[in-house]
Parts: sequence; C-alpha cells; structure tokens
Amino acid sequence: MDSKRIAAEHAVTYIEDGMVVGLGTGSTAYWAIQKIGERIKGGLKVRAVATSRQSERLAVENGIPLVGFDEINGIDLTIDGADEVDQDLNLIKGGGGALLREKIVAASSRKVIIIADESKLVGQLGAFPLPVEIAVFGSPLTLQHLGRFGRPLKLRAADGQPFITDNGNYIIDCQLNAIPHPLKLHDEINAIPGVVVNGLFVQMADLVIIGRHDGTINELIRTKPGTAQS
Ligand SMILES: O=C(CO)[C@H](O)[C@H](O)COP(=O)(O)O
Repeated sequence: MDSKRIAAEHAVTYIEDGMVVGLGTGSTAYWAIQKIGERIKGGLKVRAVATSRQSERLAVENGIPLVGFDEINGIDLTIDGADEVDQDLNLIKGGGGALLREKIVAASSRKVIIIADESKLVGQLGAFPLPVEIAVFGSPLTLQHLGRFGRPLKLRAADGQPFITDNGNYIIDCQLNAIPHPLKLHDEINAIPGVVVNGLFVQMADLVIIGRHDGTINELIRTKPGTAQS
C-alpha cells in the first residue's frame, strides 16, 4: 500500500464518535478523508472543518458533514500533511497552497496529527521552498522585503497565471535552503507588512505519523517544547 495512505489510515484510528475533526489538504490528507468517509458509512458520527475548497469538495463526496467555526467550540483532532518535518516536529506546510486555513485549523485544534511518507522527514527544514502567503496589494514591495531572507523567490503560478489562494492572496515560494531557527524566522517573516501567513508550523504538531515503503509506520510524539520521541 502507498506509504502516504498507510500513515493516513492509521491516523484515522484516533478519531472517536462525536469529535469535530479538521480535514487537511493534499495527497496524504486525501487518504484520511477517504477513510473517514468509510468509517462514517460504518456508523461513525463526526463533524468536520475543511482546510481548503478542495478538501471541502472531497468531504462532501465522502459524506462527511461539514461545520463552520460559528457552530463549534474548537476542533478535537486535525489530520493534515506536511512538506517537511524536522526532529522537533516543526513543519513546512503550504505546498498545496492551503497554509492559511491549515494554520487557523491547527491552532484551533486540541490535537494535531501530521501524516507523511518518510521522504518528508529532514534533519533541518529549508530544502523545500518556504511558502509565504501575501496580500496582492503591495506585493512587489512585500517581495523585496522577503528577499532579505533568501533567494530565489518565486511567485507561485498555475496555468501561466499567478496562483490565487482560497483567500484571494498570492503565494511566494522562498528557497531558503537551511532554516536553523524556525521560530525566529517565522516571527521575522510575519512582521513584514503584506505577509498574511508563512508555512512554518512551529511546535504545532502533537503527533507525526510516518508511513514507510516497507508497510510499517513510525509515530513521533512531541512530549515538551523542542523534543520528540518515537
Ligand atoms: O501543506 C499542505 C497543503 O497546503 C500539504 O499538507 C502539504 O503540501 C503536503 O502535501 P502532500 O500530502 O500532497 O505531500
């Protein structure tokens, strides 16, 4: 079985009746959404908040009832993917362009489970270009500010046009190569006027489930700030 799918299906075993579940975005979260749909057909009762229009559509296709933030008092468990995961369970996210909603949902969740295949585990974050969501207004200036942190910077495009997020913004992919201090960088980038959100998720994951090609999984648990154990 696909290693992303193995991680995703294992994560879904953490879902219990009555929970409000955050649905991630991407090819790994896809498998979690399929599995949740399967469990709902088997009688599981949950409600969900989606992190993108894409996941919203998938939820509807799979019979998963969706709710808005005005109808709930927080999210019990979110299952989402990542582009990179370091030893401290800090993440780069946003490869699929859903980072703003993903961060809002993760921050509202009592437990965040990240699902990934083994290729996403890294010693240090930064090989994957860091997605930064910026307002369209003033974007050339915001880009100049971002250039301080590393280059090249790329305005994300789709079908020859700038990619527009579900929130009407641009994404800049910043090739930083090495991010030795994720929290410091996170705060510095967020301080630039025009930046809406950046793809560093620092100390937000409680559990990372890694699916491996040999069919096994590893669980990495964040025990206290800055440490993970398996
Ligand atoms: O952050 C994300 C979307 O914004 C995804 O979770 C991340 O890009 C991983 O995607 P995939 O599971 O397809 O590898």
